[in-house]
Amino acid sequence: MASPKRLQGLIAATITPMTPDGEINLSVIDQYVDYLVKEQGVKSIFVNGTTGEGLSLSTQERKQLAEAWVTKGKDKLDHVIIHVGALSLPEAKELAKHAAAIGASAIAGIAPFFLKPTNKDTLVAFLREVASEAPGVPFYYYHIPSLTGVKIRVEELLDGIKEQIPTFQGVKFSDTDLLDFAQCVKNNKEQFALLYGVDEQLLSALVLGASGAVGSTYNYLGKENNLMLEAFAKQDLTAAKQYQLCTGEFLSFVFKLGFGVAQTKAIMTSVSRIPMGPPRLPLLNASKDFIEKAKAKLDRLTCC
Ligand SMILES: CC(=O)N[C@@H]([C@@H](O)[C@H](O)[C@H](O)CO)[C@@H](O)CC(=O)C(=O)O
Repeated sequence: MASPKRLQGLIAATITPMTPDGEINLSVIDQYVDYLVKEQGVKSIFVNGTTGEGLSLSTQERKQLAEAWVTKGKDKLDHVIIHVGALSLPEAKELAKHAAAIGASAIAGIAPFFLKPTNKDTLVAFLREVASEAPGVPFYYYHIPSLTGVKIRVEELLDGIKEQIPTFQGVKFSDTDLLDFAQCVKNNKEQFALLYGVDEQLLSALVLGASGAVGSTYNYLGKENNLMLEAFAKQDLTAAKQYQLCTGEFLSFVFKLGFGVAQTKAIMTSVSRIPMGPPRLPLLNASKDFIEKAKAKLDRLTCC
């Protein structure tokens, strides 16, 4: 495997645009890429993850989306990471093979979460099978225990993983356990990209040594978060903290109203004016009241 360019900075967890009747809508992806790059300054994406309702899509839809993002992102995006995790090993392997064939920059996988791995060894065995379908493509573990229920500590998982999975390049760490995250950094910073996935706590993760971040809010708060990253790089912690508190003020507001993937879709539609469409069942559309209040709050937000 050629030495891959280390992942860093902001990575937007993309939304899956859908038509009003719930089909995936590939026709707006070109516009979406331009929006991220030009309006948000975000040049890397994570496709078919949680925000992208990846586990609610068919394998065929996931492949079509992966292809559209890779094709439309060519020469515009730095990294297109395709999430290939699935409950069924053959399905995850098929998606990994497909991502490699279409030229994805990297792939990522969650732990299977219905019949779950109960220890590190079975989790690594599952991930190894998936990664081996894409032997030339960097592989990332997607740790999101709040949704998978798989709570195997990442610190433990990373110990010796490169011998088991030669393409292993890092972790997308979507959890608030900063002790586990800190140990991952302490033991692996030189070797792996450690990408933090709880947007409202990114500054804390940067202080601990995060390489970058993957999240839903970088779709529409990319500018503000990029400014936070710049301030942090210049060691201006006062400014960095202001940006974190400012984006946090918005998130705290929407959390109280009820926030999730459906609400992210609605916010992105109203901010970017790209129609993201409805979420897929079991998720329901954000309410009109939520959309109005979230939009008004965003309009009043003055982070920059
Ligand atoms: C549970 C969840 O959806 N977490 C988001 C965060 O970006 C999250 O939306 C944000 O921190 C607000 O809570 C990401 O970690 C998920 C993500 O990156 C993905 O869509 O794959």
